[in-house]
Amino acid sequence: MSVEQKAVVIYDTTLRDGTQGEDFSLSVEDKVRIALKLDEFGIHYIEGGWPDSNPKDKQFFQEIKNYELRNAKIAAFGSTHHPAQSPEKGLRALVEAGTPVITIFGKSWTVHVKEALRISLERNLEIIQNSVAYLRQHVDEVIYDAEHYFDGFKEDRDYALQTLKRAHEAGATTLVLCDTNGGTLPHELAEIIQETRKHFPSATFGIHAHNDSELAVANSLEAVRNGITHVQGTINGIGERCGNANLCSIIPNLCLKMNIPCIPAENLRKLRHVSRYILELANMPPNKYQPFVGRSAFAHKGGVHISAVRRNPRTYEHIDPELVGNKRRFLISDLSGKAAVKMKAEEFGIKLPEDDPVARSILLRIKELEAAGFQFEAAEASLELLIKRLEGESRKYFELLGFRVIDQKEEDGRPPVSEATIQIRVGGQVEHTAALGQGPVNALDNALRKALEKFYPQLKTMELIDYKVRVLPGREGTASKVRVLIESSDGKDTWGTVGVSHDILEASWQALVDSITYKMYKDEKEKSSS
Ligand SMILES: CC(=O)SCCNC(=O)CCNC(=O)[C@H](O)C(C)(C)COP(=O)(O)OP(=O)(O)OC[C@H]1O[C@@H](n2cnc3c(N)ncnc32)[C@H](O)[C@@H]1OP(=O)(O)O
Ligand SMILES: CC(=O)C(=O)O
Repeated sequence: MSVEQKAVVIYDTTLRDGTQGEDFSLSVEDKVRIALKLDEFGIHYIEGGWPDSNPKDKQFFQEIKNYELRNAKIAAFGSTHHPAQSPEKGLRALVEAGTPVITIFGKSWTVHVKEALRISLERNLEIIQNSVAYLRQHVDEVIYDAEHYFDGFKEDRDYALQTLKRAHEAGATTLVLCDTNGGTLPHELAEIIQETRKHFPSATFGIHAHNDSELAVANSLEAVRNGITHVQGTINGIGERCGNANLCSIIPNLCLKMNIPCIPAENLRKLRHVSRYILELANMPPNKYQPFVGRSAFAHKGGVHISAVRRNPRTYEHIDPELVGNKRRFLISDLSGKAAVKMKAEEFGIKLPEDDPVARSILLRIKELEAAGFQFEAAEASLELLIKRLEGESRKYFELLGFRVIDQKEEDGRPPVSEATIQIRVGGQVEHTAALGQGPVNALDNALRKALEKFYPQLKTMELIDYKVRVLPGREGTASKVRVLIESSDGKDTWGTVGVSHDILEASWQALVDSITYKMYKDEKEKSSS
C-alpha cells in the first residue's frame, strides 16, 4: 500500500446526490445560498445538480453565474448520452449549463449494461468514449464517475478497466471510482484501487462512496491512503438511501488525523456552522450524535469521564472540540459524581470550594430527583436553580396561595373551555387573576403571567417555545407519573425546565414556575455582572 500524502480536493455533491436523500429538498434560493457557503468554507468543487432533470436544477446554473466564487468550481452533473441519442442531443443541457466542469456517470458493471441500459457491452464503451470526448470539446474539465466501479470490477475486472480506459483516452480529467451500492469493505476497496491505479499511472483518481454498510467515510479515507486525491461526499452525509460519504467527518479526519491538506486549515472551525446552516435551510433536525459536529459529540456524562476531563480533556476526547467549532459539554444525571457537579456549578458561575460538602448534598439530591423521574440534561435552568437553592442563596419572587383550573366540555363536537384562577403574593401584595387558555396548562400559564406581569414587566418578553410531556415507565396507566419539559425564550436566550408528578397540571406548574423564576434570576444575574 502506498502512503502518498498529496493534498486532497473536496468535491461536494450535497446539491445533487444530497437531494436524492429522503426528506432533503432544496429550493433554487437554498441551493445558491448553500453553494456560497460551501465556497466560503473552501470546498473545491460544488456539484450543483442535473440540468436535464428539472427546472430548479437548470435555473440554479443560471442563478449561480451572478456570483463570483472565490474557491469553488461549479460542476453540472448528468449521465453519458442516451443510447438512442447522439452526444450532441443527449448532452446539450449539460453544455448549456455553462459550467467550467461537467461530471458524467457511466456504467462499469456488466449487470447494469445488460439489465439497466439493455445494450451491448461494446455499445456502452462507445457511449462512454463519445460522451467524454464530446464534452471535452466544450469544457476543460470532465470528471468521469465510474458508477458501480467496485461491483463491476468484482464481476468482470477487464470490462470495468476497459470502461475507465475509454473515459481516460477520451480526455476525462478525473476518474472517480464509485461505490454506488455502498457494499464494498475497506480492504476490498484498497485492493481494487491499487490494481486499477497500476493501469493508469498518469490518471487522477477520485472516490465516491455511499454509506449502505456504514463505511463511506472509512472507505473514502482508505482510498486517500491508496493515493486517491479527489474525494466526493455531502455535508452531514445526506444522500440516496443511507447517504453519501460524510464530509463533516472526512474533512477533519484528513486535516487533523492524517495531516493531509484539503480545505484551508483556518476554516475547519467553521465545520459545525456549515453543517447546521445546511440542515437549517433544508428544515431538517440535526443529529445530536453526529461525530465531530453533533451536540453530543463532546458531551460527557459518566462521572468518571467528567472527573478525568476536568483534569485533562485528552483523557476522553479524540480532538479539541473547538477545532471543528464544537463545544465540550458536561451532562448532569444520576451517573454524575461531585466533580461533575462542581464543573456544572462553575459553568453557571457558581464556585463551590474544593472540600465543600454542599457539592455532595447537591449530588445526592440530583440522584434522588432523577430516581423520581426528573431529568436535567434538557432542563439546565431547573438544575441551576436547584444548585442555587441548595447552596442557600435562591430568591423567591412570588408565593403561591392557590390555583384552580376548570376544563369544561359542554357538548360532544365542541372543544372544551379551559379557565384558570390563581392567587399569589408578591412582597406584601396579594394578586388574584383569572385567564382562559388553549387547554388547561395554557390557561394556568396565562393566569400566572397576568398576575406577575404587574410586578415583573420583563415577563412580557418571554414565551414558552416548546412543551413536552413524557409518561414515565410503569404499569399504572392513567395514574402514571409524567415528566414535563418546557423550553422558554426571551428572544436572547432559551432555557429548559422540568417538573414531575402523577398530576400533569402539577408537573407543568413546577416546570412553569422554574421557567419564570429563571427568567427573573437570569436578568438579575446579567444586571449585576454588567
Ligand atoms: C448513481 C446515481 O446517483 S446516478 C444519478 C441518479 N439521479 C437521478 O436519477 C435524478 C435525476 N433523474 C431524472 O430526473 C430522470 O431520471 C431523468 C430526467 C434523468 C431521466 O428521465 P426519463 O428519461 O424519464 O428516464 P427514467 O428515469 O425513467 O429512466 C432512466 C433512463 O436513463 C437511462 N440511463 C441510465 N443510466 C444511463 C447512463 N449512464 N447512460 C445513458 N443512459 C442512462 C436508462 O436506460 C433509462 O432510459 P430508457 O428508459 O430509455 O432505457
Ligand atoms: C455517480 C453516483 O452518484 C454514484 O455512483 O453513486
